Amino acid sequence: MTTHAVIATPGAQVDAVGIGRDFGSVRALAGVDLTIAAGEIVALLGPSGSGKSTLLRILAGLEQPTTGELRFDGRSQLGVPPHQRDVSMVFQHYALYPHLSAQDNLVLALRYGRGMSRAAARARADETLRMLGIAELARRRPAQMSGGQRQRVAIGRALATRARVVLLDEPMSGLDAKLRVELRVEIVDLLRQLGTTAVFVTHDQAEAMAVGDRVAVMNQGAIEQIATPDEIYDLPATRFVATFVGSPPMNVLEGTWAKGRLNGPGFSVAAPPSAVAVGVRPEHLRLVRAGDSPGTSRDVPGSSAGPGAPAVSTGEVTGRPAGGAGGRAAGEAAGQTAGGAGGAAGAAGRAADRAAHGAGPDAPDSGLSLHGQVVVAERLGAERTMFVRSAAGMLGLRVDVSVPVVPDEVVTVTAPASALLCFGADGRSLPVPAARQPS
Ligand SMILES: Nc1ncnc2c1ncn2[C@@H]1O[C@H](COP(=O)(O)OP(=O)(O)OP(=O)(O)O)[C@@H](O)[C@H]1O
Repeated sequence: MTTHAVIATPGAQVDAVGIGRDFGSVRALAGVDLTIAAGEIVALLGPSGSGKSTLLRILAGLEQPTTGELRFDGRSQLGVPPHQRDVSMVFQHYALYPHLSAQDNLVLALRYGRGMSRAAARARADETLRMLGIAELARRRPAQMSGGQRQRVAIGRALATRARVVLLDEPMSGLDAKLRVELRVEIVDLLRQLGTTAVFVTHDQAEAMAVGDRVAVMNQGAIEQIATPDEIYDLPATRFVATFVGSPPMNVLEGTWAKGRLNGPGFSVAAPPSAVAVGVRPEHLRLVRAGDSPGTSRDVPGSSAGPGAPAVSTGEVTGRPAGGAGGRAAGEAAGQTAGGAGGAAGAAGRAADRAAHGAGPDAPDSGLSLHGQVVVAERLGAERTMFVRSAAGMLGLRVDVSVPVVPDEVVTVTAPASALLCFGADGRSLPVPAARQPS
């Protein structure tokens, strides 16, 4: 994309108040409140069927709400047909006229949507195609373009009209991963230059977090949380948000609260009353091997056995739980058959026994500590995602690629109290200390 000075059109403030929509017995939206500031980009993120498209279509005027009010800059939009709302829309499947060139697709929208003269519409169309770096496509018809080029033209058509609200419904879902990243950077850059208010629907969390000034996470027709990407990630309001956003998702361990602690299989952490589960992000978990000095999993390289070293480093933890009731219990908890490489029951059995029945070594600050067994690690760029099976469930960790991965190794996984987030029975997060701010 080339940078050109463009005339910004201030976006409209959008107020959706108590928007509900029923389709027969299906409640697609259950009282959505959403205020979007002028010029703000909000990403609507949620699983299939959560109501994202229905909300977007109501903003566009393509769908009427069953209940609620919708205002643009304070003016009610209920009953206002789509073409009289100051909105433009980008669909997943381009919706370009196949018999018209890129330029004429834009010209048509400007002439009939905006009542511009042919000359003015041409000038605006050419300016927009230049902004999107596709001036050379002006004379081509959609069939003569790649998918990415077609979608650029469709975005150009939506932006050319300088509508004060732009609605994008999964605009990049038909494109390959590399192109999606390129195009989303360009779209955000253009929307910011133009000052347009934008609502961007996606079920791709990375896209939502990259594009949105704020992200609205939807679930079952309601917005569970609307906040900046940092807040959504660091301080999720609900267990649903915590586990929907993040890859791998936040680890959530169930327990029973008593006397200031949440106790679960193999762990015990300090927790506020009414906690029923504790969550921790994969990057906050530390991997500790016997003989390691505790450090974050990213710090661990070099502190323990290197690649190719035997599974046993030092101390009492060996590779595979072996023999004895404890070893079997942990082996079963880990989906493994007890017995095998380690041979004697002894120390490995004791470590495995703790994994199955007791808390791990005391964490210095009442944080999390539990034993588990390495299952697998997946390479992801500069890091690996490692999965460790514990009595409390499968744990996902982010580790540096230089951390040796030894399948079946019994390890300890810890996290400081400051990295833990507790959830109540209603799925809501319980208050965290004021000192904990989003990164
Ligand atoms: N025209 C319709 N008639 C009946 N039910 C509908 C209609 N449109 C949507 N729904 C239902 O409303 C709910 C919300 O659908 P919606 O398309 O808004 O979800 P979504 O979050 O956009 O999903 P997706 O990501 O799959 O597009 C779903 O249960 C859907 O089946």
